Amino acid sequence: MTTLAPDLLTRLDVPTPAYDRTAVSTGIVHFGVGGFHRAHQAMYLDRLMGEGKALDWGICGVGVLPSDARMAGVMAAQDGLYTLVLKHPDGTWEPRVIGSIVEYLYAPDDPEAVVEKLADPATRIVSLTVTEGGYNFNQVTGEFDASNPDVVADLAPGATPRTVFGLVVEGLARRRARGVAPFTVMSCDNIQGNGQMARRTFGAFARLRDPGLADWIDANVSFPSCMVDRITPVTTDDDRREIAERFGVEDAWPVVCEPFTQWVLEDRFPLGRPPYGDVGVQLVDDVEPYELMKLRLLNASHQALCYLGYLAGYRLAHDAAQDPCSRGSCSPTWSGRAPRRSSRFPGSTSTPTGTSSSRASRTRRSATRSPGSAPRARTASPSGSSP
Ligand SMILES: NC(=O)C1=CN([C@@H]2O[C@H](COP(=O)(O)OP(=O)(O)OC[C@H]3O[C@@H](n4cnc5c(N)ncnc54)[C@H](O)[C@@H]3O)[C@@H](O)[C@H]2O)C=CC1
Ligand SMILES: O=P(O)(O)OC[C@H]1O[C@](O)(CO)[C@@H](O)[C@@H]1O
Repeated sequence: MTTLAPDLLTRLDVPTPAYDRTAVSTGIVHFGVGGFHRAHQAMYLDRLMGEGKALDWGICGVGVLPSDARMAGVMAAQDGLYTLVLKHPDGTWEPRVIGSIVEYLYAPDDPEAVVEKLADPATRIVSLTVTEGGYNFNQVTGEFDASNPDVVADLAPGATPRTVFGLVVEGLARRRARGVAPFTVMSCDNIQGNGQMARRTFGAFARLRDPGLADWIDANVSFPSCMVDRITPVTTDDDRREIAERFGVEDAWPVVCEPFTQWVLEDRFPLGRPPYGDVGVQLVDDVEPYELMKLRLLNASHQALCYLGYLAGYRLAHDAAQDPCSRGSCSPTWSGRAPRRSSRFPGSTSTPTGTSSSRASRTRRSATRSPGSAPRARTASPSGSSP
């Protein structure tokens, strides 16, 4: 059994970063290093780095919540390394050690280090997967919730920032004061129009703090939207155990996910971006048609699968998906709604990976992961569907 650590990588019998991680410098600060970021954005960067590209776009992860202390500990112990395992429908597990996260800062311990990292001219993108709740907006009005006690505390004069809003806006304020151009804020959360949402919520916080700063952010900060797709359930102890057994890797926090992955990203990065297109990211002018495609095809199908599967007595999506009857319920959804690949999807030069030609097969795969062992695992309950 080999513990995941830089000096032990050569002993592992799984693919590991072939690039020199000591030569990777930070260009991206990421808030919310959980399962999804590590299965998706960090994986795309790792692929680029494996091709000798984007070595100045390493990731500095930031944890903001007390619950991130555990991730901080794992990141420190494993030097940011972790195992990403793709679970294939035939039972094959495909592991790879990812190396693109080269730093991690735990904000409650050292908020000043986080703010200075944000103010550093080398930081050109600040990305987010802080969950839908992390945007702190009122579900009914859509407005930023200025009454949140943490937000109130961050807005007090001379406050030490503790929220993602306090930290990011202080980082932007220092850049403005120092004449450094602002970074791009790239939300990768599952929210329709996630860029606009980030613009609205960070803008609202900035306006409450300093209207002049808010005007500067409004005029100068780019907030591209994107559509992200890769089902990544919470890592369980069984996953950890099985990864150790199958691959001889002792990893305190590996990530498991489906083989399918897609990222459609609006190409608005004034300070540049990694050459994402080289590893299958679709760079577009307007993400909306892709969001609608996902909502109407993928999410609607999952919903249909859940409702019908539930009525048929299933309680787990992957079980329902094995039933030809409930699985067949997805086909009309797709054939009736799937647009032809056409000018409705401009800029689409790359294709998602891990796909097969058949969408039915996608659902089989996506629904066969994580049999309800963790809170985020899909169940056949008809309640709740996120975009
Ligand atoms: N897991 C999945 O299958 C997919 C997830 N996503 C998006 O990614 C988001 C994160 O998912 P996971 O990484 O799986 O969750 P996770 O629970 O593993 O990680 C979430 C991270 O966000 C941080 N966070 C939560 N609330 C915060 C707040 N108020 N301020 C600052 N940080 C906060 C947490 O501390 C944690 O680091 C989802 O909510 C969704 O928007 C998108 C597609 C697929
Ligand atoms: O937020 P949840 O319920 O974990 O779902 C994660 C996401 O997985 C997807 O189905 C595929 O990425 C999204 O549409 C969904 O929102």
